[in-house]
Amino acid sequence: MSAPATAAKPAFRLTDSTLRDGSHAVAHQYTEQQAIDIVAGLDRAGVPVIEVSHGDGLGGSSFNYGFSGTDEMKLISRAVETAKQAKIACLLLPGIGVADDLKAVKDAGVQVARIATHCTEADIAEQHIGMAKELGMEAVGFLMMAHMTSPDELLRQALIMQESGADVVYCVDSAGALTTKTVTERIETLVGGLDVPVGLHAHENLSLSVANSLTALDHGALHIDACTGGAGAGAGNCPTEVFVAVCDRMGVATGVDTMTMVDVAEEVVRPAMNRPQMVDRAALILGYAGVYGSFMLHSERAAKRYGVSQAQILIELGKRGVVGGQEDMIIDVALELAANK
Ligand SMILES: CC[C@H](O)CC(=O)C(=O)O
Ligand SMILES: [Mn+2]
Repeated sequence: MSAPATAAKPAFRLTDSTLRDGSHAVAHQYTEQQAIDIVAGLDRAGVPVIEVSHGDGLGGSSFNYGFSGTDEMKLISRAVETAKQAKIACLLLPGIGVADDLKAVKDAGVQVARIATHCTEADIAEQHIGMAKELGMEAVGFLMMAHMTSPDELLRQALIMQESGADVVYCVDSAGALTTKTVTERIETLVGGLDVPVGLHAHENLSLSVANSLTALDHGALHIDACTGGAGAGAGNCPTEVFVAVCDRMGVATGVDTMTMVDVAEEVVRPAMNRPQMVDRAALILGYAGVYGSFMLHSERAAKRYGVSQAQILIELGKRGVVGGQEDMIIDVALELAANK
């Protein structure tokens, strides 16, 4: 009898971000009990890394990004207490989160610091990656909106993160705009040019998150992000339970028990979601126009408030090349569209 998929050495390391990226889907309103239940389920399934923070990273709870329902430090503490085998990770965008946030989460038991910047701004992560290493944490560089730059430029930025001490560097498809071809070009270039392992963080806006993640593995990625139930910004992320099921079928060892993951998605995560994750009009346009996934709920609110089309707002934001941190532009564009009606 062949060994169960979970017994073989995993071909990659899975990071489940339901309690961070998935937080966008619930407007950052997770409760402590939900954090406990989700971590308990993922930990039982064998997920090795679980990310917990405000959707926009540490310190994200604000007027600009949306206030958290529960202080993220409480969610993080519950996660650390609950996990028996999984490491707990946090995301930090320099400027939204600050050095003291990193120290606080380290003291709370977080082992992995994921430091995120726009794909052409890796230099602003140098200090935080260095600090994570000084604190004895694993440091992961996270290059967001990776569709907006060329593979060679992405490598140049990734090298800055590697030189700063990053243990892993991710290509992050924040807009769900990458295809199997453009993932291949980026992952091949990163794997060929870096000494550290490479990861992919995929979104589902073009219904390609599972295919793109498999493509990344085929081209040498060793880290994959996913969210249970496909939770996450925009159309959501690569669904953890689907990805591990597909990997099982393809003979790719994940270290995660597929049926436990399927149960956690159905019985724990989906009931916590406010609405189903799907590739609806707004989500598809995000991917098609290359707009930051976390702009989805903000643009929905602006469209309602100013009586304009959400699709038009997103298309205009895509044309202007707006990036994370420019959430105020959503209102500007909505106001302009309303004035020109
Ligand atoms: C920090 C916001 C953002 O959600 C990070 C991320 O997951 C992405 O860029 O896809
Ligand atoms: Mn994301």
